[in-house]
Amino acid sequence: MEKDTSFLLTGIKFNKKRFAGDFSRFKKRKQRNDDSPVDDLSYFKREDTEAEKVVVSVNKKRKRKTKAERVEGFSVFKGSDSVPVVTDEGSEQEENNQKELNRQNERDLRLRKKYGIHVSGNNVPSPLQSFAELSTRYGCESYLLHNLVKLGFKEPTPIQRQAIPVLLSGRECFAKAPTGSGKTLAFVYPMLMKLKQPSKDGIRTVILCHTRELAAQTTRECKKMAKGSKFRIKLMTKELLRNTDFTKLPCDILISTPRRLQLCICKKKKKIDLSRVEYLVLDESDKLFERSLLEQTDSVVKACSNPSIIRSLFSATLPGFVEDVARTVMHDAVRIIVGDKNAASESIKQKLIFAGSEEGKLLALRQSFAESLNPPMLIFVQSIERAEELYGELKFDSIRVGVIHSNLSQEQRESVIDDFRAGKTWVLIATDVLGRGMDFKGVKCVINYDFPDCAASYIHRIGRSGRAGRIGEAITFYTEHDIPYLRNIANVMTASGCEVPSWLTDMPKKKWKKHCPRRESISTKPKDEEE
Ligand SMILES: Nc1ncnc2c1ncn2[C@@H]1O[C@H](COP(=O)(O)OP(=O)(O)OP(=O)(O)O)[C@@H](O)[C@H]1O
Repeated sequence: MEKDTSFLLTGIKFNKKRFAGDFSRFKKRKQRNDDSPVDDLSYFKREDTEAEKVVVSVNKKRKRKTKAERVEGFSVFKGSDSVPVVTDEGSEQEENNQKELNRQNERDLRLRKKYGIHVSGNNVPSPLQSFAELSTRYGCESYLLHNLVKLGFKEPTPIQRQAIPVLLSGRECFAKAPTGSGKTLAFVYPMLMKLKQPSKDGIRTVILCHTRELAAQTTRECKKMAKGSKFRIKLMTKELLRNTDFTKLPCDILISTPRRLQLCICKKKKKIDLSRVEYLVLDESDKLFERSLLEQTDSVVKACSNPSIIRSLFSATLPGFVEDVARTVMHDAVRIIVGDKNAASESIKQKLIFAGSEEGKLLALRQSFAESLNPPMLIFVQSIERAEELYGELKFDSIRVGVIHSNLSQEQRESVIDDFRAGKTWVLIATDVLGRGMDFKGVKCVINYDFPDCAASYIHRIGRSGRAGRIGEAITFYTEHDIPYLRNIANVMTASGCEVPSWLTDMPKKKWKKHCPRRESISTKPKDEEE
């Protein structure tokens, strides 16, 4: 982790230059907000202006409030210098307004406390008490509410309670909430509400996901939530990239990996125009800002050059460098943290098992299958080679097993996922390609056959179980190689409310480098036969 952080600290410098365009856009936006009249025709300008009016009137009401009353005291956010003006009218009406505002603030605080929501920023909108408020407070269309009912969602999850009002009020945000806690709906739903009607005005929304599998899943979820509308929701597939004249593509919501979208931006012939994008979501944002995806993500962010764009960052892990990027780039953003910052989902029972050696791991795995195989189950390994090796070992056992990694073709990857979702395979061996974002509803158990390479990877991998409040189980094998890093996992376990033996928490702290040791191959063949 530390290594990543230091890299991305230099990345912050990098971003300042790279996002120079954004800075200038913000400047432009600020100027426009100051200078332009209220009657700007664009939808978002009108929204902004309404929001500003509300803020001004609220600020007037907040007579004796000072900067110190900003929620949780973050002073890093730009464009929020709305220190309330002290007026001396002192009318009864003003006092009543003030009382009502105080009551509202108390209600907000209570609700946030109840659901473990922590916010930073100025004038953070009240969290939702229920989905019904989407209609009473925001005039949500009935078909959207109906879709929630059809999906069986009765109550908003904590991240939905806070992120939806923030995005509906036209604010940018960066948010961290546990795995499986409904972040997808938290960003898709307000988008659908704000887009209101389908339009032929080019691409209006972009959602970036780090893998094709997650992009495909998000597209499906989006379509479910938008059922009954005529929104055009497109997944950037190879075919779309190859065969589409983007100047003629009506598209309300485009979902893509950064790589595919960057390819499209770079090919001038494709003429993709992202300058009208009104919403940009970076899902699994810390992954998108990692070295391997940073350049591609960056070019998408730049291409989305609409000065009124609303950007949001979501993940179950929010390292400092991502917060730094967010603060540098975003305008008057709200920071939302649900639960403990370094915790995994609390509904997962976490276990560490000392397997001694590589051979010991295979024995332990087979033994656990023999005792109680609780499918569907995911098994994570650290490399493609090891995924194939483990598959080679297990495919002749009497369990239905599949394997997925980035060396498979897209068709093969899709078919493996489909088989797992359909229950045709019970156990899926995967590299970290499947470690984040994927929502396999029934996964009861995740096994970290190979110790994860960082704490974030641990949190995301085990978060494939225990989703949407269900109980899950996570078993992590470790060998001598992994012992120096155990303490980091123990910290996550403690933060998630798991009992951890004291010898683990007493271990010395070890700076976490990307931990990917050379391991003996996975095989039950005697060593001399392998040669
Ligand atoms: N309000 C709700 N009530 C019940 N279930 C919900 C609600 N919102 C979303 N869900 C369900 O919760 C599951 C997890 O949602 P989602 O995939 O959005 O989680 P996430 O927070 O993005 O997880 P991750 O960090 O792993 O990507 C999904 O199956 C989704 O349908």
